[in-house]
Formats: sequence, structure tokens, C-alpha cells
Amino acid sequence: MITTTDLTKVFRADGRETLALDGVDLHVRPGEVYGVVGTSGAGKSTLIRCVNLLERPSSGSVVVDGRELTALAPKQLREVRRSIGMVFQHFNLLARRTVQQNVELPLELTGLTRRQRAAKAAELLDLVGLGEKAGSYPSQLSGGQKQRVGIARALAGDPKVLLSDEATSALDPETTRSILELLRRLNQELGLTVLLITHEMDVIKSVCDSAALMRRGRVVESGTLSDLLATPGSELARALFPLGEASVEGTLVDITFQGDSAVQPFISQLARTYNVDINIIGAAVETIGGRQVGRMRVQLPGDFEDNVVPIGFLREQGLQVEIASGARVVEGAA
Ligand SMILES: Nc1ncnc2c1ncn2[C@@H]1O[C@H](COP(=O)(O)OP(=O)(O)OP(=O)(O)O)[C@@H](O)[C@H]1O
Repeated sequence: MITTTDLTKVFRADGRETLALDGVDLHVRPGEVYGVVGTSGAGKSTLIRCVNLLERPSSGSVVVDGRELTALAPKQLREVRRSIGMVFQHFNLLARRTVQQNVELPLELTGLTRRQRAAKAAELLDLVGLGEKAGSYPSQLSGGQKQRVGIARALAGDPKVLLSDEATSALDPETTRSILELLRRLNQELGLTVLLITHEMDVIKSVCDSAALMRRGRVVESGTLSDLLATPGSELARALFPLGEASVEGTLVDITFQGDSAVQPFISQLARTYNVDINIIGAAVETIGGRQVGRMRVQLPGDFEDNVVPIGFLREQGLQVEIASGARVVEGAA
């Protein structure tokens, strides 16, 4: 639904050049919620703004719903842009307009009659749970309500794609949750593809199907959350599912299991078969991207070389096993 290929963006200001995007390949499939995470300055805002050409890329291509945006003439681009909704961190509502008039704004140039516009706005406000606030002004609304208006406005052009630029960053945790639930519901009910950027791992965890990690203008990791969790050494997986600090004693092993497989029988089998004392350091089961994922960190006595066979046993059971300490030894052994 959204594909960027070798996207670069160079900003020139005060005689200095900043490479904000350095060859970004992103692939967002139809109907998924895709999150881009990264520290401040990583290039997230620039990326999302390049996806609807609010910012023109320096090179590379942006294809949304089968259309190459960088090749479009201004008039065509304006039309396509109407089918890409965008929500902003600070809502960007017009203070002198009522809630309904704010939602109608993108419809004013579409040739709809006043009545049609009003009917569409009312329908959208109902959809986001704000039907009763149509006549209020933005200053009379809470932050969460303002963002609901922002979302209704973004949906006015019946978009297939919704871009969200830190939509929940200005909101408290409870309001954040309700806005994320709304985005998820719109994704499911309208089949909307959502590309969001955030600096909060919790946002990725609670609402995204896929994620990308950006650093210095590049995507350094990306994939579905389940694939990332199954990728040894994945930074995103570790951030999604932290298991506490590594200690220097013995060999620390992180075991990840998804779906129905349970790890407990393997641990007791392992202890019996190889006569090792296994210390469980931490374990948790969480719902990530709508799927149950379990992780367990265990400590085995001795260094990696002493544990090659037990670790092999766990891997044979189809569990994903990652060595959390003794990495130096692992490299040496490989
Ligand atoms: N209009 C601009 N002119 C010059 N440099 C810019 C401009 N916009 C962004 N940059 C620079 O591009 C880089 C990426 O910025 P960007 O805002 O995309 O990062 P970000 O990951 O969204 O960070 P944040 O979370 O702080 O918004 C930064 O070094 C920033 O200073």
C-alpha cells in the first residue's frame, strides 16, 4: 500500500546540509498498522511527510496505492493527497471554526453541497464518538476530543491510508490508550492502512502489526512484530519485551515462544535430561500486535561452551533461543 524506495532527503539551511533520510526502503502492506520508532532526529517526521509529499524527497520514489507520487503533476498530487489522511501531534484545528466546520474543511473544495458536507461530517463525528460536540469550538474540548476531531477530519476524503505523526504524544496515558483503540478500530472496520510514527515503544506494542526502527536517517530493522520477536539480536524485540539486566554469572539464555507452545515442560525436560540447574531470571507473557508472546530468561551454569548441547536441545524443540550473555564466546564458536 505504501512503498518507499531508496528515499533520501537533504535539508540545506545556513550553508549546512543535513541528510535527514539516507536511503529508506519501507513497505507497508494494505490493511496493516505500521509503526516507525526512533529517537529524536532519526528522521521519522521527515519520512512520514515525504509519504504524502508535504516534503519533497531529494531522490527515491514513493508509491501509495499503486501511484508513484513523485511523478505526479501538482493537480493530480492534490487529488491523491486528499485520499491520504493525516493526523498531527498538536491536532492543527482551526480555533474559530466549530468541530463540524473543522471536519468539513477538506470537503470544501470537493464540489459537495453544504448539506452533503454536513451529513458527512456528522457521520464522521459519530464514528469517532463525538456526535454531540459538533457545535463546540476546539477550546471547549479535551486533548483526546481534539484528536478525535483531527482523526474525523483526516477521514473526510475517505482515505485508504492514514498517516499519524505522533498523534498521542501530547496526551496522557489513558487518553493515549483510547485514541490508539480508535485507530485500531478504524483500521479494522474501514480496512484503513495506518502508518504512524512514535517515540514510544508502548504505542508499537499495543497497536502495530509491523514496525521499523530508524536511526540517523536509515531504517535499521523492520518487519512484522512476530518476525522481529523471532529474530535473534533484534533491538526492537528487546525493546518490545525487555527481560531485565544481564548478570555476569553463567550463561543467560532468552527463550521466546509464540502462540500456543508453552516453555515450561521443555525447561523441566532439559533439567532432567542434562542434569543442569536452571535458574529462571524472568518470564512474561504479553499480547503484542494481538498475539500472545512469551519470553523467558534462564541462567545455565557455566559458560556458553558448557551449554552447547542443552541450548541445541531447546532449539530442536522449535523454541527461539538467544544467548543474552557470553556473546563473545558465541562468536568465537561460530
Ligand atoms: N526543515 C528542516 N530544515 C533543516 N533541517 C531539518 C528540517 N526538518 C528536519 N531537519 C533535520 O532533519 C533531521 C531529521 O529530523 P526529523 O524531524 O525527521 O526527526 P524525527 O525522528 O522526527 O525527530 P523528532 O522525534 O524530534 O521529531 C534532524 O537532524 C533535523 O534537524
